[in-house]
Amino acid sequence: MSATAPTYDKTETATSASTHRALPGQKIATLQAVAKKYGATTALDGLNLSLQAGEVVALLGPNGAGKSTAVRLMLGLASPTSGTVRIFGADPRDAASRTRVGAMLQVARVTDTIKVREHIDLFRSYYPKPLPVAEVVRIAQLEGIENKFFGELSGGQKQRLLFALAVCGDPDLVFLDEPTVGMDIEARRGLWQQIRSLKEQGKTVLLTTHYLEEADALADRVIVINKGHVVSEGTPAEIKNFSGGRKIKCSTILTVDYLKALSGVTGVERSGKFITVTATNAETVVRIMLLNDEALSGLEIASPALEDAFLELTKK
Ligand SMILES: Nc1ncnc2c1ncn2[C@@H]1O[C@H](COP(=O)(O)OP(=O)(O)OP(=O)(O)O)[C@@H](O)[C@H]1O
Repeated sequence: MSATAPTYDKTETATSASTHRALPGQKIATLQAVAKKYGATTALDGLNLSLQAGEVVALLGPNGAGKSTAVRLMLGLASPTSGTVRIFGADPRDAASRTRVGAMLQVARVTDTIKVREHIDLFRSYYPKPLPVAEVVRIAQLEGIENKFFGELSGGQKQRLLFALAVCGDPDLVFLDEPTVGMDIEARRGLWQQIRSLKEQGKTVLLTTHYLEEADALADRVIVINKGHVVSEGTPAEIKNFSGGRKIKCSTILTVDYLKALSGVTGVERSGKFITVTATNAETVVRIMLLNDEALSGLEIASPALEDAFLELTKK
């Protein structure tokens, strides 16, 4: 891709970077044909994606796929080498659009020697209509630790404070980069609830995560990127269809070669006495297996997992 000067088109009229709330479904963030190079490394290579008002989008991809770079561009923390980035119809560095955005980044620069409450006050001061402190503390489950220094917090507590800083300005668009890393299961479920609540309030959330269960539980739409461009996008159910079908696990005398030859079978793996058959027509395949092996036992059939689709989509 040839490198052209980055453009930040300010003429889009769908939404202006004013305080008007975007209508559900309206595009509020777009990356068009975006390339980003760091020296010889191409982090993004013709990336096209958009976020619509009111949706939770999970951006998935293997390590180094370009997820954080895409988020950094949308936050105006870096400029594209070529292509167009717009947030609320404006340059992401535009002051009016920045006050409508909140972010929780993986490598957040937060001072250790400032107290939780002081961090919240500081971040609230950046926004025109911040949430009341008590509400921020409640949402991020920080009750009882408001007077602790950031440096004294556990990993999970630090994550919760970073979430508080992302939402304290009551932003319309929230970027959450690996938000639940280091959280125990209870804290993770608590944060999921808060993400659902953001959506209920009509806000847009872009989530990057390596926990595919998290994407499955929260996202209206999943965008899978690999090597700097989109390889697939759709609802979690649509993405799962790329997995090759449901998994049939059992103990059987039928051979791998026999099973591979059956119509609709997309994969067969043997592990000890168990065999796992992936098939697009699981019922038909199970019927054939039972007819041909009366001693077949330990039968389990699992729905396609997002993880299987993810591995399939990003294996190249
Ligand atoms: N500041 C930088 N300088 C040089 N190379 C960079 C920089 N930031 C990212 N890269 C490179 O760009 C590519 C994409 O990185 P990025 O952090 O966007 O990926 P990611 O999908 O977020 O990965 P991860 O899941 O590991 O966080 C990688 O090859 C990375 O090494």
